[in-house]
Amino acid sequence: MKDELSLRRSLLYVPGNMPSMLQNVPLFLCDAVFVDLEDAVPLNEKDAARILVSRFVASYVDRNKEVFVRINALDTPWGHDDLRQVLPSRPDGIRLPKADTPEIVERLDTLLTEMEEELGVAIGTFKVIPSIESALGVINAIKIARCSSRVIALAFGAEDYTASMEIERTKGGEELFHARARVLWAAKAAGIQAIDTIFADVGDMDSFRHEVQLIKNLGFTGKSLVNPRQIAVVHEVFAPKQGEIDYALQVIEAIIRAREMGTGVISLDGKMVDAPVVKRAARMIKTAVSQGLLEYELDDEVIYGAH
Ligand SMILES: CC(C)(COP(=O)(O)OP(=O)(O)OC[C@H]1O[C@@H](n2cnc3c(N)ncnc32)[C@H](O)[C@@H]1OP(=O)(O)O)[C@@H](O)C(=O)NCCC(=O)NCCSC(=O)C[C@@](O)(CC(=O)O)C(=O)O
Ligand SMILES: [Mg+2]
Repeated sequence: MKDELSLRRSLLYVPGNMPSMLQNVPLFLCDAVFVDLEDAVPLNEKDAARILVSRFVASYVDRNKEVFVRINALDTPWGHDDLRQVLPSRPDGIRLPKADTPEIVERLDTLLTEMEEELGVAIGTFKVIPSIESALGVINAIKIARCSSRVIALAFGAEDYTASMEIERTKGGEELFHARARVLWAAKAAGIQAIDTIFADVGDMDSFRHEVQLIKNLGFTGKSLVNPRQIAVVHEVFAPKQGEIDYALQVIEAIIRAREMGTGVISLDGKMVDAPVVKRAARMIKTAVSQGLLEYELDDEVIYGAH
């Protein structure tokens, strides 16, 4: 898996035309920010926002989180200028909105390579997170996920997706089920991360928490956010619970015992433990370690020896 260890649970949008919001970015505890030049910025502020954002990114040198810039789509009057102006300030990458086809992402890849040559930085420095936000994007998701080694994650944008489908977005989210599944399959098949869409009602924390739990259970590795108050909820929901960590450790102990007995299957509290159970336990342990909740060195032999 590309870029496996980067934790990207909470990715906060910060409007690129709001200096008061940008100045607080270093204080937020999210894993990454999407500094936005697209839909949060009105048309008459696109040029000024581009300058503000490039100054902000260039000045944010002691970074404690990843910084992605969401540019305007490349087929708008602003997309190319956004790239030219912000890349010299060295963001970690670009979030590409309305990535409907692999060709659009390939075009961005070419432009990034040209800019990297111009700036004298290594080819591949700038990462890309394409946004799947339309029926066409959903259909092309797997090709988009695999079309460039810069693509480290697929993001889903439900606000534009529901607009493209000519439907309303509901709090239950039933209308998003197929699109979310397809984005997830594409990301998992490509070995990259999957980032769920924003939840716009920042006052309704109960429904937000419910949605975060849902998308975590489905397999998303993180969520785009619109408000700093949403960050802590994502981290709480995504943190492995003590009971889950303890059980994962018991599974590892059980499979070691099983191997000693010359078998790949064993019973733990009446439940079968076999290779896929061990893989899930290993994943839980790695997640706990990466979030500083556990110190443990996992032996790959234990995980893969089960085959
Ligand atoms: C939602 C709301 C208006 C609520 O305002 P409220 O005033 O009720 O917020 P409060 O909580 O009262 O703010 C308390 C304090 O936090 C500060 N503060 C708030 N938000 C902050 C923030 N984001 N960054 C830094 N600072 C922030 C604020 O300035 C105040 O600071 P201070 O005055 O000093 O106390 C506000 O949050 C906001 O503008 N959010 C960003 C909106 C945005 O970027 N939209 C575009 C991206 S989505 C999209 O495009 C959909 C998508 O494309 C893609 C996808 O899904 O991925 C699709 O198609 O689906
Ligand atoms: Mg959108």
